[in-house]
Amino acid sequence: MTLLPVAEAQARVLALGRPVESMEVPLDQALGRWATAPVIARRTQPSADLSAMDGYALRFADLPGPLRVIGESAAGAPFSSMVGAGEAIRIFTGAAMPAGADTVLVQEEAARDGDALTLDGEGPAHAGRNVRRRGLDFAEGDVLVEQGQRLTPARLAVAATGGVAKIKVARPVRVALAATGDELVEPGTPGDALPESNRLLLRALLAGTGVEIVDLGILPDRLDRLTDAFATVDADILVTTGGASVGDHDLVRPALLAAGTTLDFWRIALRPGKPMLAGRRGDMAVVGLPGNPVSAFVTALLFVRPLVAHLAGASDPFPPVSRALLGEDMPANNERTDYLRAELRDGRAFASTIQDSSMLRTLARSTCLIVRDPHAPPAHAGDSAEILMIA
Ligand SMILES: Nc1nc2c(c(=O)[nH]1)N[C@H]1C(S)=C(S)[C@@H](COP(=O)(O)OP(=O)(O)OC[C@H]3O[C@@H](n4cnc5c(N)ncnc54)[C@H](O)[C@@H]3O)O[C@H]1N2
Ligand code: MOO
Repeated sequence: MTLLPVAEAQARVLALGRPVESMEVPLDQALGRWATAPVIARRTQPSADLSAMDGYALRFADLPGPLRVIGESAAGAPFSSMVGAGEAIRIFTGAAMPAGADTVLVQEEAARDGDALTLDGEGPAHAGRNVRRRGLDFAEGDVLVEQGQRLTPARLAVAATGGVAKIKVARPVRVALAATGDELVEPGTPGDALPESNRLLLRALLAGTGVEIVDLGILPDRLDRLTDAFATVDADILVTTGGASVGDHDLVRPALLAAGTTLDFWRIALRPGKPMLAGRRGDMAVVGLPGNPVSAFVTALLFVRPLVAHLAGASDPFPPVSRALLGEDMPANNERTDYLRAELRDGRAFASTIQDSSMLRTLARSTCLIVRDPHAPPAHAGDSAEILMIA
């Protein structure tokens, strides 16, 4: 059996979706979504030369004084006339520099007696010290956020400062979630039956990306019920978990086919997550995740969240890869890319001893996944390794 390499599977999953239309939203509704058009500054920031400190605005050439204080400029209340030779004005952080002055003397280095001002310290090193020039941050017309970038708190703040009130993002991507398995019950159900956790996991992984979740609940291991649910769902993406393997009760694949899904691939060279499948029904992308919770987590991270980001206009939809040193030696890898649950401590990644894909407590303790390429040779403590941060 040939298994699809992870990168190829990722590209094929992205190609299954149909990008969704854009809409304009107020900035406070855009967090975590992606800009579907560049955000352009409508004003220059700062819009005038401003003082960066509390002190006195003056002409550098006039130092060390004495100077005469002739007025004041506060943020929002500028000094309206000119500072001439031998003159200074009291100024505060964020206040407009008056015409004629070129430098700010900080108040800690000034001695003042009534209107008389003298230098009391080293003073500014050069003309222009402690002045923020007009346009220091950005100029009208500058691109503040590029198309396809994620809208982080800082990007929303810079857009607001640029005089932008609404931003173009994708409309919410509709993601239908279905868990499958006769053994599963809703969390909180008394008794020993297995609480269903994959929908919660997926919902949480997608939170903050602007998705709209269509909850199909827990579906039983019955071909007719699964087929019916998959045939009638209306979403941009259908995500199922469980029933993806080869057992007699693994009915997701036949049900998806019976519901009119065209299968693109089944089984990836990936651990955990091998039995993942992907396809399309009409315009809806379909991703069938394995039921084991850790496998569902890893495949959601590598395939589902990137697909949502891609449909929502992300230019870089995949989780960012970083590097750490290995905490311990690692054996050679086989043909599947391995994502090992690990803890990052002082820049070193320590893999958990048991890497069973059912073990949620191990996943919950982990802060990163160590990525091991197919057929990677043995690695040693202290070697640099690729990691994905997960907490
Ligand atoms: N003979 C073979 N058996 C298996 C293979 C194989 O290649 N040959 N692959 C194994 C691998 S790898 C995986 S991963 C699993 C995935 O199987 P399924 O997708 O069919 O998952 P299920 O059998 O439905 O469930 C597996 C496990 O996870 C529990 N589960 C399922 N859904 C949930 C949920 N929503 N919340 C919590 N727990 C869930 C389920 O009870 C099972 O214990 O197959 C291997 N088998
Ligand atoms: O792909 Mo499975 O997740 O190795 O147990």
